[in-house]
Amino acid sequence: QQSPNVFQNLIADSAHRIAIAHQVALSKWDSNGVVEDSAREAQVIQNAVAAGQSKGLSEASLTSFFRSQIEANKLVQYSLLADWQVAGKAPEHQKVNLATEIRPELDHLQSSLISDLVQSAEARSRPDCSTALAVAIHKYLATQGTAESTLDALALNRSLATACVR
Ligand SMILES: O=C(O)C(=O)C[C@]1(C(=O)O)C=C[C@@H](O)C=C1
Repeated sequence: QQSPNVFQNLIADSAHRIAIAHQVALSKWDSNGVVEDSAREAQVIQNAVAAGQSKGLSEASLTSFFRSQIEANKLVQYSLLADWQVAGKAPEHQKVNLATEIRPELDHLQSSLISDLVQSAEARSRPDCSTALAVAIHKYLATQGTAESTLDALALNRSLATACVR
């Protein structure tokens, strides 16, 4: 039986990364920038692999985990930007700079996520990982008062879709 809290930090930090995706979307709205930047994605993955391998995690698991985190981020951005296109405006917000503010924040969060992966490594390699993780996400959403069908809930599930090691 898994400790119910073994995925807690991994889930909370993934949710934080999704919260930052809202800021990324605002910065792209302001700059009229495109969502996908494949060079930056490659850099994110490369940094994660370097940092995670030095902590004993495999390249394959790091690559697939951070790909999912990035896919979730893009899901949020595409959805919000489409909403704002329809509305003709984004919500009131302070200007945020992608390169100098948001990406460094994502980089910082990346080291927490890697620690979370190390801490949950045993649980993530168990056959009951998918079930235990899905239940833990469900409970996390309930605790936060986030409805299952909201964009953030969908994105959270997407962000953790490859967290279990097969
Ligand atoms: O840095 C960006 O421009 C983002 O949109 C964030 C992010 C990510 O999740 O790290 C997502 C999509 C981009 O293709 C690159 C990176």
